[in-house]
Amino acid sequence: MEGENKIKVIKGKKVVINGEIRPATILIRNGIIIDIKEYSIEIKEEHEILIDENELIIMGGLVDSHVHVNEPGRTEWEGFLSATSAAASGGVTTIIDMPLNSSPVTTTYDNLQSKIKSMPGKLRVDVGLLGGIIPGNASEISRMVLEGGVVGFKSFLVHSGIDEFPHVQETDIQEAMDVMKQLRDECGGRDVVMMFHAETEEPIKEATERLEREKADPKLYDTFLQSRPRVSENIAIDKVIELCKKNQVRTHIVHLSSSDAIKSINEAVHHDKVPITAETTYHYLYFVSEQVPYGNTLYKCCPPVREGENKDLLWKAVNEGTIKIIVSDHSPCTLDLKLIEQGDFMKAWGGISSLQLGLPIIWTEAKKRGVSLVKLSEYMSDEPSRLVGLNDRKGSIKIGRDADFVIWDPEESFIVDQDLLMVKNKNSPYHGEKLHGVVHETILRGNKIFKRGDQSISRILGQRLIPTKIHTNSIYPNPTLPEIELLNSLSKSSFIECTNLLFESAPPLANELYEKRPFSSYQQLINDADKIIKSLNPNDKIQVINAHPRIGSSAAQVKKSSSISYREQNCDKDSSIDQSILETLKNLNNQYESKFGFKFVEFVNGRSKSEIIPIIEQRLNNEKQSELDKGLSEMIEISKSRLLKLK
Ligand SMILES: NC(=O)NC(NC(N)=O)C(=O)[O-]
Ligand SMILES: [Zn+2]
Ligand SMILES: [Zn+2]
Repeated sequence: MEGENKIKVIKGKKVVINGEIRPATILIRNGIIIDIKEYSIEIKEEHEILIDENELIIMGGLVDSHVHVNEPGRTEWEGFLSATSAAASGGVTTIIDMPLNSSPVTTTYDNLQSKIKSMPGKLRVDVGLLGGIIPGNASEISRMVLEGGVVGFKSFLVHSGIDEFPHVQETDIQEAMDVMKQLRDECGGRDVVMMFHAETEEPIKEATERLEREKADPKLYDTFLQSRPRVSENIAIDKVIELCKKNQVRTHIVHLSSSDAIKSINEAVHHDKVPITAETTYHYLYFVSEQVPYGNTLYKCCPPVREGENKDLLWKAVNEGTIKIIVSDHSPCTLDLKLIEQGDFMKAWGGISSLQLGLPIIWTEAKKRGVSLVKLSEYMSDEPSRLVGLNDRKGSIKIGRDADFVIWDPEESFIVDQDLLMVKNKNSPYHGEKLHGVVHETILRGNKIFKRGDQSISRILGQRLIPTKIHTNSIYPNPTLPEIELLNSLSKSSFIECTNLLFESAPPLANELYEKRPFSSYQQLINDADKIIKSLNPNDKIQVINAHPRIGSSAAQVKKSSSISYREQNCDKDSSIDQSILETLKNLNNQYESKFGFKFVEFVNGRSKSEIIPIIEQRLNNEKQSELDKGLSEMIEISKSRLLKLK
C-alpha cells in the first residue's frame, strides 16, 4: 500500500466538472478526490503529478451498468480479465455485470458466491454484480443483497436466450417487489434497483409465425426486425410501469429500442412520479436497420436496432432527459453462435460486442447532434452510477468520489480495427467504422490502468463494489455498515473503510483486524479490536489513539476527516456556541498533547463541548500510561456506540 497520506495531482486545462469544462487541479489521497482547486495553485514537491494536460479532455471514468461478462462458466464468450481490460482501454472504470450468461446464472446466494470467487486477480476496473430474478427464486433476494452485496437485480419478460435463466411472469415480479419493499422499509433502506428486459412473447410469436408462413428470407435484417415489433416492447414497458407504480420500488428498463415507449415512460416519471428509469445502448444510438448488411448477424441483438427515424427519436429523448443512461449491453459470444456463414438472423445469438468503444461511438453521433461532452459525462458516468447506488463513489469528478478518470481527445478520429479490441471474441459490427474520440489514459482510484501505446500497464487493481448504502466512503453523509458476512468477504481496502467507521483510520489496528477475519459478529470484532489494541507496542498505540480528531477542532477539519465524529461532536452547532469554549478546548488539547505526546480522546456521547472542559482539565493531572490506556478504552466505548447507530 503506498504512503498513507501521499497526495497525487491531476492538472488539466479542459476538465469536465459540475456541468462545465474548465481548468482545474485535482488533489487525490488514498484513491479518493479530496479537493478540487484552481488550475494555477502551486504544487508541493512531495506531491506526485499524475497528469498535467493542456489539450486533452479530463472526465470522470465511465460507468457501464450493462455488461455480460459471462464468468464463471461461459468464459469462452468473455471473462473478467478480458472484459475489464477492454473497459480500461475504453476509459470505463466501473462495469456492472449481468446475472447471465455466466454459468451458473446468478440467481442464488450460492451461485453469487461462485461468481465472487471467480473474480480475484482478474479485475482491471471496479465491478459491481447484479443478481437475477427468475420464477421461484424470491427467497434468495434478501441474502444476495444483505450478505452478497449485489447492486441490483435483472429479469426478463421474454426468453433470455439462456434456458437456465427463464423469464418471469407478473406474479414472480410481484413476489420480488414485495421483498424489495421489505428491504427498503425494514432493513435500513437497503433496497436496490430491479432491472427488466422488456419485450413480451405474444407479438413476437405472432410475427414470427406470420414471417414463416410468408417464407420471409432469414438473411434479410428486415425479417428479424419485423419479428420483434415495437409493440412487444411497448406492452412490456407498460406492464413494468404499472407494477412499479403499484409497488413504488426502484425499477429500470434496460436497452430501450422502441421510441414509441418514450411517451409512456415520460408520463410515468413526470406525471405519476413513478420511480422508473430507462437506458438505451450504443448500437441503438449509432446504427440504423436500413444499413444492416445482408446476412451480417453481428448486428443482431434483442430488442433489435430499428429504423433511422426511431434512432432520431431516441436521441431526442436523450436530449430531453427522458433517457439519461447510455450503456453498452456488451453481450458477446463465440463466433460460431453468430452463424456468420448461414447469416440466419432468426437463429443467430442475439448480442453485440462494444464494451471498449462506447465513448467514441456515442461522441461521434453526439457531436453531429450538438450534444455536449458534459451531458455524455452525466449519461455515461453519473446516471448509470446512481442507478446502482454507487453515485457517492463513482460518476463525474466530485470531491469524495473515487479518483477515476478518462483522459481523451474528442477531435482525433480512427477506424475501428476489431483485431485490436481487448475483448475475447473480437468480431464486432463496429469494425471499419470511422469514430471520433480517442482514449489516451484511464485512471482508477488514482492509479494509471491504461495508457495508449503502453502495453506495460496491466495492473490488476479492480475491486468488487458493494452498494453505496453499505459502502463506507467516509465522505458519504449517512454510511451504514454491511452485514458481518459481507464485511468478511470484502477486499482489504473496502474492509478497512468499514472498520474506519468504528475506530477511525488506524492502520496498526485495521491491518491486524483484517487478518483476523472472519468475524461471527461486530461484537466479536470489537472485542478482538480491544485485545489487539492492548497487544500493540506503545508507538502503535499512540498511532491508533491519534487517529481520532481533536475535540474542538474546526468543524470543517473534523468533517473532512470523519463524518461520524462531526456528528458525535455536534460540530454543526459550533458556529452558534461561545467561541471562547473552542479556544479553551484548543489550549487544553495543546497542553494535553505536549504533556502526554498523544491526543485526548473521550467518548463525548452527545455531551456539549463545554461539558468536556472539566474532564480534560481533570485528566491532565493523571500519569501518561494511565491516560494512554484510558484514551484507548474510550475509543472502544466510542466504537460500541457507533455500532448501534450504523447497523
Ligand atoms: N442473454 C443475453 O445476453 N441477452 C442480451 N442479448 C441482447 N441484448 O441481444 C440481452 O441483454 O438481452
Ligand atoms: Zn436484455
Ligand atoms: Zn443485456
